[in-house]
Amino acid sequence: MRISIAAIGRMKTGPERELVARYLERAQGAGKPLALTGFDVFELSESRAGSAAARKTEEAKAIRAALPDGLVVALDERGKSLASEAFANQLARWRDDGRAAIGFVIGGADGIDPDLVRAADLTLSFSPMVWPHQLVRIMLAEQLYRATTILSGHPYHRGD
Ligand SMILES: C[S@@+](CC[C@H](N)C(=O)[O-])C[C@H]1O[C@@H](n2cnc3c(N)ncnc32)[C@H](O)[C@@H]1O
Repeated sequence: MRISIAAIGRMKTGPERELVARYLERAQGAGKPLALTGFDVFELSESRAGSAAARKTEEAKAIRAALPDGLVVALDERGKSLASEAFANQLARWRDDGRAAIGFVIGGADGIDPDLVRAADLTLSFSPMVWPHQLVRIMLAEQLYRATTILSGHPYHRGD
């Protein structure tokens, strides 16, 4: 099962970008024997349309075009909160159901188009607080890596 992240907004070269790359590289290594592959990032430009609604519509179009056909997980503070083990188990269930791909969507400054959020297979929250998209990308990359270590029994995750 191929895992991708579609993110609106650029992440400058520097420590944040390096951290995402490092976690995703580790996830790739640990994910391979688990049939979890890909871990690509599609970085999409913020729309310059005149209204927030128009920007989100345009960004949603770019997100749909970038992601491979498959499940969509929208990152949104109003979404469902999952423990790391539950997140890892959800990924494993989708893989075992024969799903080919999952696309994780991180919005830009305006958030994600509501139609895309409604249509998503899961809306995932990292707390009710709003985080900058760069931090959300880092946290998601880390949780994807952590999920691969939970599923493979690697000591990185020391749960109860
Ligand atoms: C700066 S936030 C946008 C906030 C926007 N004003 C809104 O109402 O959604 C940028 C993106 O980061 C992600 N994000 C921010 N906080 C989050 C959280 N607590 N949980 C999950 N994703 C979050 C969402 O994908 C959001 O679209």
